[in-house]
Amino acid sequence: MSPTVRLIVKELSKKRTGSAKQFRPPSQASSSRSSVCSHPVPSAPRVGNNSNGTPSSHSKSGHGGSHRHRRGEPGSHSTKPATGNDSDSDAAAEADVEADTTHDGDGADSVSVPGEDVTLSTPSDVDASDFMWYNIGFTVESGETLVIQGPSGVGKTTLLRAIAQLTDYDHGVIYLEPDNQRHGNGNDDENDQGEAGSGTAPDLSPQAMGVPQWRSRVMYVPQYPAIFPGSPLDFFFKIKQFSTHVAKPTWDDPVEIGNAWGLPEECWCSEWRNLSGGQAQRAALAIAVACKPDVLLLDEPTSALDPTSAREVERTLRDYTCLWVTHDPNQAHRVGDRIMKLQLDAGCTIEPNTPRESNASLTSQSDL
Ligand SMILES: Nc1ncnc2c1ncn2[C@@H]1O[C@H](COP(=O)(O)OP(=O)(O)OP(=O)(O)O)[C@@H](O)[C@H]1O
Repeated sequence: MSPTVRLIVKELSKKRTGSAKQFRPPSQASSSRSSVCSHPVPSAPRVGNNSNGTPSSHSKSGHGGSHRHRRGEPGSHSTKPATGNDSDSDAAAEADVEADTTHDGDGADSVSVPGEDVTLSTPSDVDASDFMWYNIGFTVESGETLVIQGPSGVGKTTLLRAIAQLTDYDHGVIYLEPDNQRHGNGNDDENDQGEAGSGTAPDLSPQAMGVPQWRSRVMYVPQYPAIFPGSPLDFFFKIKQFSTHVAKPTWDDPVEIGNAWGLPEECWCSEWRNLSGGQAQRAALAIAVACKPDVLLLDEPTSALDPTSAREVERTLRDYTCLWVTHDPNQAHRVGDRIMKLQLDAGCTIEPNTPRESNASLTSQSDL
């Protein structure tokens, strides 16, 4: 893990679609704002929509304009319980290239808060109920764990998937430092990672598909590992063959990592579908950790584990740079350096956590 790596998210917005749109809470929009970080909620009146359904561009920060954007992803990802024909099938070894989308960038006036890395957005003429999250900005520093919390359906998983380049977003920029390549929507051509078909042979590299190079240094672990053919060990070997990963000099041993978490060794050669939820979850996490990622995107990584196993996993993961979704407030305070709370009105707050617990207390049985 690079000591200087930072995951940077700027002005990220995602519109709700169809029936997923939720109610607009009444007036408490700004009353619960953290003094450390505030993310004012965009409010009515609604902005007029373009013919393609995206809000009209009115940004003063220069992110307007149409941007053709493609993305694909080699890696592990899933957000829902897997099924045999789940199009969201995660941890797939093949690239998952999503449909092309056209976006009109949109954004409110925004400034960086001195001493903070959170974007402070001036409310603009946008209807918050149109958005899952709006103009979110934050930086995850090396070795830090930023916990993401919020009510069910607020968009936590979707945010992780957006950062993992697995789902569409309407505006924003995401990148990893150090890295000279950025990636985002509603931005300019500097984000383009390559042009398929520019030579005589089509360029099918992830970068040509719109996947930023940094993505190979970020591992996304879904809450429910998808069911794939073969065993976890098969999957690990397949990941190692990915073109984006072959340059990695070393790998850790996922079996050894799993051992530390009480995962029986025979699980590694069992079919995924024959593993229990907790076994599959630990196998997926162990594979992600074995890839020596710069950043881990974790969606309720211990939700299927017993408390003892969960603490062992927490103890390992605390050494990594993580974005960590959890509903468990106790876990949030155990593992998080800061806690980001997404709100149903498309806003968010980020609060510092009290110092994380020591490794010793993470394994304490007292509050299991
Ligand atoms: N594939 C999809 N198609 C359409 N809407 C979706 C899809 N997946 C999620 N949604 C909707 O997007 C919204 C956010 O879902 P998401 O899974 O990100 O929420 P969450 O905060 O992670 O919820 P939970 O805590 O219950 O896991 C929800 O309203 C959900 O219904």
